[in-house]
Amino acid sequence: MRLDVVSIFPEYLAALDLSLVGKAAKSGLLDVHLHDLREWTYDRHRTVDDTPYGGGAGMVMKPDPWGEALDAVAPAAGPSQPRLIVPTPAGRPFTQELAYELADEPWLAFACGRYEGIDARVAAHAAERMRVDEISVGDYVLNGGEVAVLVIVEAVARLLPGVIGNPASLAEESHSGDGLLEYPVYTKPPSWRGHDVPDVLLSGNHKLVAEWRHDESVRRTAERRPDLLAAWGAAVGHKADEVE
Ligand SMILES: NCc1ccc(-c2ccccc2)nc1
Repeated sequence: MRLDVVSIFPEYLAALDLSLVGKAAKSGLLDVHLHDLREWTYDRHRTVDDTPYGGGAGMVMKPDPWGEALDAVAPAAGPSQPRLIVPTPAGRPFTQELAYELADEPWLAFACGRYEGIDARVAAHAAERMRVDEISVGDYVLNGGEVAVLVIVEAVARLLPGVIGNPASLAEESHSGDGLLEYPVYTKPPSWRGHDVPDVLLSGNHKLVAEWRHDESVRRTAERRPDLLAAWGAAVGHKADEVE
C-alpha cells in the first residue's frame, strides 16, 4: 500500500517511522510519502490560509496550494488515483469496518487540514477524479488533521497481511470480533499488590474461561457502551432467528 500525506507540519507524521507502521514501511508493505503543503506556495510568506467568505472567526486553507499539491501527488493523467481521506470533525465516523475497507486500498492519500479547515472546493474538485472520504475519528475538535491521520494509518496498517505477528489476535479485539468490548486481560504474577487474577483464569478449564470472558465482555459493554450492546443484541437475536 502506498500512503501520501500532505500537511503544513509533515514532521508531525514522523511517528509513522516508528514501531509497527515503521516496520511495515521498512518491509515494503507500506510506501509512505510525506509532503509539505507549503511546497506549493510561491509568495514570500508561503501563505496557505485566508479569511473566510461570509465572515466569522479563524482562517480557511486556500484552495490553490491544495489543488497543486494533489495534482503533484496524484497527477490527473496518472494511471491510477488514490482514495483521498480528509480528517475533519464534520466527517463520517471512522470505524473498524472502515479500517478494514481502507486496508484493501492500494493507494491512500491524506489531506491534513489546519485552521478552520480546507476550502470545500478542494474535496469537490478532487472528487471529480478520485474517491474522497471526509472522516471523523471522534466527536472532538483537534487543531488539525495530523493526529487523526496517525490514528487512521495505525488502525489500517495493522490490518495489512504480514504487519502484525499473530493475525489471530485481530479477531478477538474490541470492535472487530462479535461487536462486544474486549474482556479484561491478566498475566503473571497471580497476586499483585493485593489484587488477584480471577480464579477461573488459573483453572485450566477452557470452557469456563471462554464463558467467563464472554460474560465479562457483555458486562463491560453494558457498562461502557450500551449502544454497542443494543447492536450486538439485535445481531445475536437475528442469528438466533436464522437458526430457528
Ligand atoms: N475527528 C477528529 C478531528 C479531525 C480533524 C480536525 C481538524 C481540526 C482543525 C482543522 C482541520 C481538521 N479536528 C478533529
